[in-house]
Amino acid sequence: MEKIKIVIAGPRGRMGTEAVQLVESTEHFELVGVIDRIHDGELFAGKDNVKIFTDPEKCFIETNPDVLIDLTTPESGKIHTKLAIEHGVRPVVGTTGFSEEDLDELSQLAEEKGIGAIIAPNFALGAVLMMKFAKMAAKYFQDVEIIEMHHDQKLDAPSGTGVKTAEMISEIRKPKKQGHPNETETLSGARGADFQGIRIHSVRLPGLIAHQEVIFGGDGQTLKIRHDSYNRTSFMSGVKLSVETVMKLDILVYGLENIIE
Ligand SMILES: NC(=O)c1ccc[n+]([C@@H]2O[C@H](COP(=O)([O-])OP(=O)(O)OC[C@H]3O[C@@H](n4cnc5c(N)ncnc54)[C@H](O)[C@@H]3O)[C@@H](O)[C@H]2O)c1
Ligand SMILES: O=C(O)C1=N[C@H](C(=O)O)CCC1
Repeated sequence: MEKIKIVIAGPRGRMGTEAVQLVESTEHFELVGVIDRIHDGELFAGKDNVKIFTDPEKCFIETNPDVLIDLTTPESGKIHTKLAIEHGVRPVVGTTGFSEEDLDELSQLAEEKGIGAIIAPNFALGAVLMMKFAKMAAKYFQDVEIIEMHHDQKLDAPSGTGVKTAEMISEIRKPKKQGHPNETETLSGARGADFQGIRIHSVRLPGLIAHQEVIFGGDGQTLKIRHDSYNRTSFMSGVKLSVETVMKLDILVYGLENIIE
């Protein structure tokens, strides 16, 4: 089997470090370069044949990869993804914080170029199931709030998973303003972010990794659907599946729920 040639952007980050290990331990994956903010031109972690590039375009031209795995920041992630598609490199993007407009623009670009791309706010299989189960429950419960909890180094709020969950629920749930019609916030932000009437509450604390609870309320009952990632290895089977799947795609897919059975 021919190896899938991979470039990783953000290889020294919390997720990037895990992704480097995944690529190196997978027989049919090959790390051909990394995109970092520093150490341009040096060898990455002393590895033969794996050069560090601070310029993503130069990296794509020199290393000719099949796939880019991006695990950086919202701002850099968007630039890298766009450049990858333009250079015929299939992006697998875990970076969160993309707006609806960003996703539309990238999706259109991928379609124009006929290039596969995957943007997944959460690579953990359990989190994908949590979102799917929440969408199922939304048929029976109209009232729902999302509490997403992450480590305190996270840049974006609400989390990509929180927003994706609200989007999936909204595909089923009829629009509704929840709570008392006359409710007011005596402290701004008390009721959380509002996604089509669904409230998303963001908790940021040291000690946490990535956790989410979706709470549905009905007559005399609540239903809680919860997922916890206790380490970042939990995301790697989803990264592996995405790299394998993106090779067979010619459009952009947003969310792992669209590629698992
Ligand atoms: N989809 C998922 O399952 C999942 C899981 C965890 C984290 N994330 C997302 O992944 C992203 C990274 O998370 P993290 O915890 O690893 O963050 P991190 O801060 O530990 O790592 C980010 C890395 O990106 C590097 N970076 C920033 N700008 C860059 C640029 N222009 N070029 C090259 N490198 C650049 C930084 O130097 C850093 O090493 C975040 O957006 C986070 O929300 C997604
Ligand atoms: O650590 C993070 O940052 C994570 N972000 C994702 C999100 O925004 O949904 C989920 C996994 C961890």
